[in-house]
Amino acid sequence: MPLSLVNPIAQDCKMGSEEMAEEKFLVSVRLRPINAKEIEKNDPADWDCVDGTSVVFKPYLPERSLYPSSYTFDRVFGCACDTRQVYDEGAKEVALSVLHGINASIFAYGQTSSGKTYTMCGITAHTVDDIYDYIRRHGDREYVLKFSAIEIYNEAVRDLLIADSLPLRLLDDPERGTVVDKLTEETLRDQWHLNDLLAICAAQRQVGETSLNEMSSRSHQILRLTVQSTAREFTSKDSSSTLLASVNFVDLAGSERAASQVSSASNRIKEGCHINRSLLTLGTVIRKLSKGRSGHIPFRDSKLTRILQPYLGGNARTAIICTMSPARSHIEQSRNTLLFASCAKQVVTNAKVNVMMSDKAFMKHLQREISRLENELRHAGFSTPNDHSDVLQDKDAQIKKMECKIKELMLQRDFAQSRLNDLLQAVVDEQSRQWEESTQASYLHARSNSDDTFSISGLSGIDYQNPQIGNLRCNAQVQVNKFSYHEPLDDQLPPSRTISNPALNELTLHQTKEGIIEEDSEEHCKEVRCVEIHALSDGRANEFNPLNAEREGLVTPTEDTLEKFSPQYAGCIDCVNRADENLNKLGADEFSQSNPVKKVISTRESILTRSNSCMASLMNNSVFSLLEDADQDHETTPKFLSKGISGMPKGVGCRLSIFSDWIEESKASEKVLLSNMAKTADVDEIVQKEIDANVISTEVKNVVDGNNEQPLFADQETQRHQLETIGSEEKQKDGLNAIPCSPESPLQWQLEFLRKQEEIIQLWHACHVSLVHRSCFFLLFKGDTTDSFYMEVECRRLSLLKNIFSHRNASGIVAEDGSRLNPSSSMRYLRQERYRLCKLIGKVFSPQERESLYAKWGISLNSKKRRIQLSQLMWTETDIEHVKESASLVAKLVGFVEQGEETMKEMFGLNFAVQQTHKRSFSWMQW
Ligand SMILES: Nc1ncnc2c1ncn2[C@@H]1O[C@H](COP(=O)(O)OP(=O)(O)OP(=O)(O)O)[C@@H](O)[C@H]1O
Repeated sequence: MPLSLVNPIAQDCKMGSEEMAEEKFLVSVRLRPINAKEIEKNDPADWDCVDGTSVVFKPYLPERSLYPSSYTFDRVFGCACDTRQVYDEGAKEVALSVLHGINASIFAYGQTSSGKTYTMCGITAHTVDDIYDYIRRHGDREYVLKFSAIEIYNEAVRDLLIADSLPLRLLDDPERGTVVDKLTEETLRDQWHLNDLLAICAAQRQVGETSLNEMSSRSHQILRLTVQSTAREFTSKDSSSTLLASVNFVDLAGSERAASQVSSASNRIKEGCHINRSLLTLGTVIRKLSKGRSGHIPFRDSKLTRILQPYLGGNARTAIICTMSPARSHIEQSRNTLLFASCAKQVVTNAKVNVMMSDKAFMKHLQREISRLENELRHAGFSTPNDHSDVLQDKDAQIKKMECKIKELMLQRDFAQSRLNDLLQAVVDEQSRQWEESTQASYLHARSNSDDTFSISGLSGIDYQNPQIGNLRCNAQVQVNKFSYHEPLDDQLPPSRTISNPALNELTLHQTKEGIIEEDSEEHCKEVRCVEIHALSDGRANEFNPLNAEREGLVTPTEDTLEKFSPQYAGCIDCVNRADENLNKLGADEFSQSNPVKKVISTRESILTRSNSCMASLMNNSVFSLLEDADQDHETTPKFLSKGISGMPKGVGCRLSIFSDWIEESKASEKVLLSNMAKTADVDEIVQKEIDANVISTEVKNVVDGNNEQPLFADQETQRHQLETIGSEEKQKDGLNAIPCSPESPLQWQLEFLRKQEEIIQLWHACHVSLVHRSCFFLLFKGDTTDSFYMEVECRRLSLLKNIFSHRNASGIVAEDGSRLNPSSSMRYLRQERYRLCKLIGKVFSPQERESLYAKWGISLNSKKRRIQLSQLMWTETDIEHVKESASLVAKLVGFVEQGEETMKEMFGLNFAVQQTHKRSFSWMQW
């Protein structure tokens, strides 16, 4: 009669099977008696078995020892226990499960010479005896026993029933799992037959002499006895009583310590490696199984575990007998064995009674199963509404629970966020405070050193003291968007004045008897970066103190501001807010007519609105001569710039001076540019783009709109005059060109500076700007907070230039000398400049210096035209290191030797500052 399955291990997937309760491995430990060699070596027995379940380490262990002194298992067998007892108590029940259709495995695990083979031989024999005894006693069933045997030697599978077996392959069968291909399976005639086969296996097995065991098993041996039993009564009618199961007797090769301790023979070492590796995998599998079946279990990492996979914690009952020597010399291996046993103790099996069926019986079984499921389904159908409502209620409860949890988590998150914000704010406040302190200190220092009515602080804050209108402090740095001043007590003067300047943002004049502004304007609060009010004139006005102001009811700080800012800063903010309304009341003209500060404003306005001029000067070597010419015009040069300013840092002075030069010169070149642009075909588009991008001045728009009909090559003075006129008209309008450079803190500014610097370098590159200009600019503006404005100006005008250059129909810019600047001409200028620098290399540097320079710049000393090569290399890259090197080299060539920032500033101060003659001399421009 055909049976549905042959492999009992896989039968549960198709056959009816009766599940047993989960159970764990049956783990026992057997101590062998100490052997002759160990006695000879006076190797004491450190282990003992007590109370049948514990094995103890006899020597004293300190309390904090890493190792336990006692291990407990299902059973432990001392030296005096014979194998029968071990079998009876540690293997029999599991082994004989095979008679009831349950797969079983008996493992012997332990170090070499610990008695595995000794134990397994006895257990196998006792099991065979008992099985045949059982068969004999159960004549109501017909038993068919089959036997197969393999060994895994050096990771090769051999058939132990065949002499000189070739290695066998392992196959993955979808139904039966891993099977050994072409493995002999003997159907046993009787017990004697089996005993013969067992003897053959023992004879076939690989053994070798090691230092610990004369007959050491060098392979893992798996003997499999398959028992099929069928109830004799129902054999012809119902095969459901056919049970099929296997029992495996697994005698593992012994784990070994260092090869030297086992054997020095090379084949023993190789065997030992294979043995230890496969045992390691077995240990890993057992360890992972002991933690459950989730996750990857590396059964396939060794042939041993691959073959035994179905029996390791699957559909099989398993007993493991861990053998160990009690000798002290094996303590390490003994502990490892006990550790393995401890893990194995946790592995859960899920054995089933494997019932074989004929096809007919199997069909019947399936039909029964189907009807059972249908019944269940019907039953489920009736109970659906209730079940569903229960489930829904459960789900609702879960959802509510989760919602509560989410709310709680969100609250926690918000709290954490607010804490974080507070901390960040505290950091920012601290930075602002330090910055303001340093600014004020710098300012006061400058003021104390100044004999003049004007002084410029370290951050370019300009204080103006006017006997008529009082004290004015203009923070000339771009960070400051508002100008404010205090008037001394003078009832004849209007209480406060405000000038709204579209380009410069706003200039605020404050006048109260207390020297504090009373109006408030929240709108501009955010714009305020730094406003300081100082009573300088005669001491009648108090130094502004927001706390005083608050006390006197002049400043009403809100809770927010008080929380958010330090009192001093908050006071400033309030003060400025109050100022804003006053500012709007005061006309620019009124102010400009009577107040020299207008010059400052006008200057700044010019800077802000005409910064896109001077482009031509960027493009050729005459950049500084243009500036110099522009400087000759004193009419529009602010006095505070054109006169020597006592106490003013030279670097600052030079910057302002440069700045004023740019302004003046820009008026001319911008006009030319605008006129020129107006004649290009797509000029509307260009200008509109620039206006949209807020980078072109309002004057540009006016020119393009036809509001200015200046000739293309109008002389510089006329242009300047006209631009001034335009500029004054534009003052009342909202400035399109306010340059938003207001670094809120030094840290922010540093980041912004680096970004701007990078942008400018790229633009220089794109516009083929003069190398001298680039070097000068790069070395001068190194990230002071006062640099922000200059960086912005440079950036904007380069952007404009780049846009013009990139426009295919734009005819470029007309330089002062009438030459036209476009991409090709600028490149020509650049070539000429490189040629001049090339000549200077020969003049400025000694041969030795040149050689080291060539080496530094990667120019072969054997190559020709090295100077030309060097001049061609400068400023060809945009990375900052290259730029630094290039700027430094150009500076040296033109005589501007970098000796630290201060020195450089000083030099620039000397060169740029308009002292007596208003004549600058750029030593490095005279080449
Ligand atoms: N419980 C025991 N009582 C008496 N002798 C034992 C006992 N256990 C082992 N022996 C003896 O110790 C020696 C080594 O035993 P065995 O070969 O079974 O060790 P093993 O663990 O299989 O070693 P290997 O892993 O090297 O094959 C044998 O001579 C064996 O007779």
